[in-house]
Amino acid sequence: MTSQPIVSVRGARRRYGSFEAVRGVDLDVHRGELVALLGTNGAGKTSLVELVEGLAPADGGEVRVLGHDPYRERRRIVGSLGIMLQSAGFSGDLTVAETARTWAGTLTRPRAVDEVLRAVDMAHRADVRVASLSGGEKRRLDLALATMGDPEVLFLDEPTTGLDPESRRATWRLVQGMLAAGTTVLLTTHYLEEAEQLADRIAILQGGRIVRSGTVADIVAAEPARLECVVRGRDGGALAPAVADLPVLAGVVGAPDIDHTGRLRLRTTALQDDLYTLLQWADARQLRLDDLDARSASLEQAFLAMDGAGTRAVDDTSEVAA
Ligand SMILES: Nc1ncnc2c1ncn2[C@@H]1O[C@H](COP(=O)(O)OP(=O)(O)OP(=O)(O)O)[C@@H](O)[C@H]1O
Repeated sequence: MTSQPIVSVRGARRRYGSFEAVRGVDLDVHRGELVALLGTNGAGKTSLVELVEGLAPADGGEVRVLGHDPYRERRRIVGSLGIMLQSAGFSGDLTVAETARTWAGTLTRPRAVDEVLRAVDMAHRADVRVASLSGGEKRRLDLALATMGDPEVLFLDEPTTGLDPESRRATWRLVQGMLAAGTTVLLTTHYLEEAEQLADRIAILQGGRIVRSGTVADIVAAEPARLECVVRGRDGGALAPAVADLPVLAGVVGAPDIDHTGRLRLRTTALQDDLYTLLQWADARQLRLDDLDARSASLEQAFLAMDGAGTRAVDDTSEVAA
């Protein structure tokens, strides 16, 4: 892309006392693009996003949104921004509709309150006090307010945390609609499926630095694919060939694993070639490869391999898959 990025971050730093939470980050988000920031708890996502939102000044480097410093020139761009923070500070005493009308009063060209509440499936809760909403409903109200001004740039900090799978997908559709209309979005999320669904590009933060960025395909390409099957003889009985009996598989990472039931598991950087070799080998020996499962790495596997810290990284992906 050659156009000026809508969000441009160069060498950004942010400190809390002597602790540096953002350590020299470069990041661009172009018009109509969604970039997802991923990272474990404490990686620095919110600290970075707050710089871009203009909620805090950078302690080093340069941050530009729509060509302006979002902290020092906030007034010039604030009308073009939609911000959904991790937790919004609504008054619990107001109803949903009153909250939305109050918010609309702060915007230059707000969309109609009814329309915005319908878009997040909250119209039926218009007369309910905010204090009585569920966590997921509060998230949907946050999203309604963030999108009410038809922002040019939308910042979404963990927008679907606490939402059930159906509401999460409804949120994705809403964001996709805004992207199609040209909105530029910077998203932080712990849900890797969300990043896979929505992001044009992903940036993975670790210890305040971006350690990997690119499309999902770029990121998973660096991780070996997996191949698994059960080796059986012609009569259907499981065979457990010795590893030495297997053909030479050029891309295999580490040693293939075969257990006593004939189940073969391996990881390879050359899935197509190694699968072809294995099928030819089985054919020549009149073997069957049952339960054959060959697949590229998922974003989750790539993320966990990168993080090296196991489950801390993706606390809730199973919930998304439900
Ligand atoms: N106000 C603060 N004062 C001191 N340290 C802070 C402050 N806010 C954040 N930190 C520290 O900065 C680091 C980055 O925090 P940040 O909230 O940006 O991470 P995050 O990636 O958004 O995490 P999460 O996924 O849990 O929201 C953490 O070590 C955190 O403890």
